[in-house]
Amino acid sequence: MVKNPPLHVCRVQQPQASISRIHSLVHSMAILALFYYRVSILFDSTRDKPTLAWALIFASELLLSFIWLLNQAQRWRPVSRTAFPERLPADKELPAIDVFICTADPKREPTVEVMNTVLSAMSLDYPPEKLSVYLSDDGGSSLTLYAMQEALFFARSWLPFCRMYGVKTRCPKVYFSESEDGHSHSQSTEFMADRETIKSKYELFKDRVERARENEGIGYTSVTSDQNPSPLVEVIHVKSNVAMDMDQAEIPLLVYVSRENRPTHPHHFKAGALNVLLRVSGVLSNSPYILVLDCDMNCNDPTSARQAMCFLLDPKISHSLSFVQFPQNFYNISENDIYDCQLRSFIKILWPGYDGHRGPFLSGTGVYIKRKSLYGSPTPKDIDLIQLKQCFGPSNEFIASLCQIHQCNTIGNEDSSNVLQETRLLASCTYEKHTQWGEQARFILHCNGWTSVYCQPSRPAFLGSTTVSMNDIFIQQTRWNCGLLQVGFSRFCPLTYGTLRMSVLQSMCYGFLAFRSLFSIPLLCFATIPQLCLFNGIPIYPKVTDSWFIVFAFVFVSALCKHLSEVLLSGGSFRIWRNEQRIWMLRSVTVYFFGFLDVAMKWIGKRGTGFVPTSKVIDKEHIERYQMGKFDFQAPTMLLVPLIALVVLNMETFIGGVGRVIIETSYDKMFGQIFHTFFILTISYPVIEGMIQRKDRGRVPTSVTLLSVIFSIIFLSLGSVVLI
Ligand SMILES: O=c1ccn([C@@H]2O[C@H](COP(=O)(O)OP(=O)(O)O[C@H]3O[C@H](CO)[C@@H](O)[C@H](O)[C@H]3O)[C@@H](O)[C@H]2O)c(=O)[nH]1
Ligand SMILES: [Mn+2]
Repeated sequence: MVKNPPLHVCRVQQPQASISRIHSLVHSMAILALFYYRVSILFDSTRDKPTLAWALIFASELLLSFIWLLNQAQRWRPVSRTAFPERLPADKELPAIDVFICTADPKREPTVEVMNTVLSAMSLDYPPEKLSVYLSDDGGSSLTLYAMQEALFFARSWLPFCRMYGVKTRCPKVYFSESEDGHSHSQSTEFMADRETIKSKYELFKDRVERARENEGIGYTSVTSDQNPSPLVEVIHVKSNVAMDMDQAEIPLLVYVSRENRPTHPHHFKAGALNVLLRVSGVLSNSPYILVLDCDMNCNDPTSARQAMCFLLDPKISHSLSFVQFPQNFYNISENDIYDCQLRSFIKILWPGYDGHRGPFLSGTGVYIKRKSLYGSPTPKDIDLIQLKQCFGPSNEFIASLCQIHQCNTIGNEDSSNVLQETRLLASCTYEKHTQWGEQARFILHCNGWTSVYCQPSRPAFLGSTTVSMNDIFIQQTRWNCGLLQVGFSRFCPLTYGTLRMSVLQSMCYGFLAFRSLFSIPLLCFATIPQLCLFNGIPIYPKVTDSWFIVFAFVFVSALCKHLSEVLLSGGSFRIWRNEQRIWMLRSVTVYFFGFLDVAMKWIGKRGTGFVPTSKVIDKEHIERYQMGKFDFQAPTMLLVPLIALVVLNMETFIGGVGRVIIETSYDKMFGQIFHTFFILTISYPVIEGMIQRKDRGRVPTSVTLLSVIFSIIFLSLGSVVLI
């Protein structure tokens, strides 16, 4: 018997793994030496030192080292994978896929863009009768519903066109904005004529939706009334089993879902929307695999489904494989990506790193999930109907769908009214009451024995737009960090709940993610305490002539060099390294800190965590500044003041400190702190420039600068009194 060639290969990334291991070892020895120095001085009563400042700096070093340690796990065994879709079985043997797309707000998420995502998913290179596309609309907007009908109309031309010419870019907006598709047909006159026809159809589709938006009547009215906010599930297109009408058979099932949303019921934002889609699709198509997409993430490579199947169908790993995660790539990243919007470390380091320990975490978009894994462990125990209902709620239809998970239902016309009736129950806001829906954290799949893989093909499988304005980045990343830290402090803490159920290295990976916001505490200390001490002439680092100074210098240089080597090895440049250093520092004292505050506020019951979707509306001014690599300080005063005040504090203490060193000639004692403050000021140069030099609208507002100066002076005076 001829052995089938493998559907995919996996290899450990060398030399990254070796460099990381050696570095971890050497760096940890230097850290231990540093601790020894701190402890010996702290408990040496003959040494004159500001005990509070020393203790705070030492605590910060301990916390920073702890997060560093967690961080090493994801660098231990990075892997990369390649899939061979051409080796998959014939189309008729492929399993069905449900695509879930979420949208929430037609004002922040332009409907035409959302439809582009829908169209790109409908035209995936996969048997259309095995594809079902669901759109969840938390905005409940009649515009979205109308646009879906228009999108279906356009899809009837778009899909055959893509298939006929093997179009690679199946998101119409992107396709028509590119000059060529790199296809041999691109020269033929027939192709050019067809392309023009389709282009005008796309323009027509866009115009219709735009006009509907401008027309108040159909614009933002709700699909449900205030008196009757019941859910709406509308099957826009039914795929027919019998290919009587060719046109019908070639378009996937298309469903619009607007779940019930009452202010009195928690609706769990996107997670709640996905749960509703899971149930509704369960009784409609019940495909064994699910692709989850954000409305701003279009399918850039139509073969992604087939690539995912190379893993999901591989008998060697499929038993426990829960999902295949693709990276989140964005098309609107500028060359000098000042805010690190491309999330380089996530895409190039974290995900491959997690993949080396039984799999990456779920990002929430661009992921193919095995439906069964969302319903229990890979080796489920027998449970009876009553238990099933306690877990999954009262719907008999849905429970039945669980039982036949490997078999696909199709909705026929005769029973569609009953099934649709059931979908409304499943999309109601009370359905989850007294059930286990929405109770678990996202790494629970791995705790239950499931694994995942990370697939990063050279052509990005999904491409999205990301936010490139400082204000939106503040909102978005505060939300991320708050959510992650909440898991860290919940009963699902990866370091406790996780270590009992996963490997130590895997729990460390998740621990890093959950506790990353805690970077804010040591970094806030490092941004203030050495500076206060410098200003008051108190040393907290060894003298530059002392041999212990080498330990501190080594830890600093070794951390920077490791980061630089990672950036360069992953194809980055020196500039990316500098940007990432800067943004890490700025993030630590802003979004990580706000995320931490959000969790603290939630604890004391002051506010619930919300999910404000980022704005996907193109704002020319913000984009221009981002493209030019100029920081954009058009953000709320509340968010800017802490950052600006810290930079001002560093400027004040640097000037004061250097003045003192010159007068007292205490150069060797204070060198460490002078360098420390100087480094911060160099890294924060764009902030200083925004305060002092810039005149454009993106500069730091004068009111913010003034307020920051006042705060920094108060802090400097109080701090000097308390610490010294
Ligand atoms: O109540 C809500 C709020 C949001 N969304 C949808 O959630 C998606 C993500 O929202 P977006 O504003 O684009 O957030 P991002 O910060 O860009 O999303 C990232 O961060 C989210 C977690 O904060 C993840 O869920 C996403 O997958 C990930 O791309 C969008 O499709 C929204 O329409 C809902 O469906 N309901
Ligand atoms: Mn997004």
